[in-house]
Amino acid sequence: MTQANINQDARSMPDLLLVASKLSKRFGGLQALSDVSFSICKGDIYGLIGPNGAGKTTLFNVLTSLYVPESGTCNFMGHQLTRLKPHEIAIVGIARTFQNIRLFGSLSAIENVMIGRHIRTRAGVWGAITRNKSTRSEEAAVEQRAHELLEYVGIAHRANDVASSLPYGDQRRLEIARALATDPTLLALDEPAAGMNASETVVLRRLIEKIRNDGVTVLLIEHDMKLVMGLCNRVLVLEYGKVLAEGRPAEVQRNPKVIEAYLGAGSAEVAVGVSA
Ligand SMILES: Nc1ncnc2c1ncn2[C@@H]1O[C@H](COP(=O)(O)OP(=O)(O)OP(=O)(O)O)[C@@H](O)[C@H]1O
Repeated sequence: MTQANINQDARSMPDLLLVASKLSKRFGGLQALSDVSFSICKGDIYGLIGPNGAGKTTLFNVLTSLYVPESGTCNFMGHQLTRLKPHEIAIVGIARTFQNIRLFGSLSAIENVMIGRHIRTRAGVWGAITRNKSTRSEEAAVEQRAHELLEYVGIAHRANDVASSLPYGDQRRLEIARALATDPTLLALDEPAAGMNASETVVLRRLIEKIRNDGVTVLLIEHDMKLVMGLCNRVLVLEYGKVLAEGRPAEVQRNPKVIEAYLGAGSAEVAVGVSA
């Protein structure tokens, strides 16, 4: 029985949102992912952790079709993700943020969110050129929704500021607002707390919980172990591109293999992470 089968059996079938099975990705001679299998259920805040170079971002890139894996499948609500083009990922309901923030720096915060909303609008290029009545009303709705999303992530007062002028933490929240503008079913966040101070991280944690409580499933790469262990209900640990452990945070942080991977053999379990 494969690991994916085990995960499916252990967790309620109707709730499965994403099932990855034996995903492998190679860069030249480097095996970045080897037979990675896991599943995400609706309502999860699913953590993806592992030491530097473990393959976390590569896995994100495979899930969001930026990379084509050599082998393996990934089913998301009936869609085979490995067959989709990157722009189709948002259409099927997955949005992501990037480890290195990717905003349109010279555009305002609200314009950045409006761009994210564009995939859910009907107006084509012709509509944008002619700016007919229906296009104008659609644009007004897009702007309204973008305002709501800026408010939702707590930076509505920055709506007209140029994105590159925002403090780092606000830029991260703007990226989340832009991702949410696509109305995702699954939101994938690549190190959202990177560069944040302790109080910004607390605010971020509340935001991620709110997002999940409002019906969006979350996949999270994060190095902040306290955040991961306190926030996620399920954690996948990668090491050298392989699954080292998968399970509830309490199980994972007690797992001797995980402790060894992070800290070396014989280290105390407490150092792997504690619930916040
Ligand atoms: N485009 C690429 N070309 C060649 N090698 C790559 C590429 N992307 C990643 N790698 C290599 O694949 C391995 C996994 O990298 P990846 O960025 O997925 O790890 P990570 O777990 O996200 O690490 P970090 O926590 O440092 O971001 C590393 O050895 C990395 O150097």
